Amino acid sequence: MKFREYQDRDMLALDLANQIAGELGAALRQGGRVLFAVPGGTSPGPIFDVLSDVALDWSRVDVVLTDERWVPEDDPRSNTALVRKRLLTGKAAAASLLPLRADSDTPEEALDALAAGLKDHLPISVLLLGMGDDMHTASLFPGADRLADALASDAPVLMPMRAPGVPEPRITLTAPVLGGAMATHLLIFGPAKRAALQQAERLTPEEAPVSVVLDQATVHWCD
Ligand SMILES: O=C1O[C@H](COP(=O)(O)O)[C@@H](O)[C@H](O)[C@H]1O
Repeated sequence: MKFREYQDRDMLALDLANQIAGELGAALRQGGRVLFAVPGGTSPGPIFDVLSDVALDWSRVDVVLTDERWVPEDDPRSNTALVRKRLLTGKAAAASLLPLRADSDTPEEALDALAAGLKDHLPISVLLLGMGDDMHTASLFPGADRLADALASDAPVLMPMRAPGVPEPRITLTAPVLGGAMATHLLIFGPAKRAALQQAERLTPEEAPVSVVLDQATVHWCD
């Protein structure tokens, strides 16, 4: 794991967005389409703001969330809504969003169709992940009902997930899909997440799911 500490959140957003843009640009120069996987939650908005204004051939970029909360898109917790508002705007409006949400009561009902729409676009060229204080990443939560299946090397591309204390069902990319990314960045803010990350390095993936990507990741942190 590489660890980068920044003076402030503005510096982090500028620098991380530049690194990601460089990696997307390099992947685009190889021809064809490029898959960019992004987190939801509270952390990535400022990085999206910078990236959305970068000149890239966004028309060849497919964007997918690392995970989604099974809520309608007009719900304030919708990760899809965040990506539409903060990333797929400006120059990046030309990118295509591969959906992780459909209009069904449960993720199980839409799983096969959503996975079919994603499979042909793999592997992920650039992966940006977030992490919770509980060491979850994407929707791989400690104690989640399907965590062991999602961590397995033969896990399907997408899995539904439910976890104690998490208010809604989730759908998530699984460990082999995250592990297959060509470039991986983990974005965390504040002392609690830094301490959690240090703890995760000593724990198993069942205890600390984020640990499955730490070997391959560059961690970006500031207070
Ligand atoms: O629920 C989620 O949480 C994580 C971390 O979010 P943050 O608000 O602590 O930055 C996020 O990476 C994930 O995509 C999201 O669904």
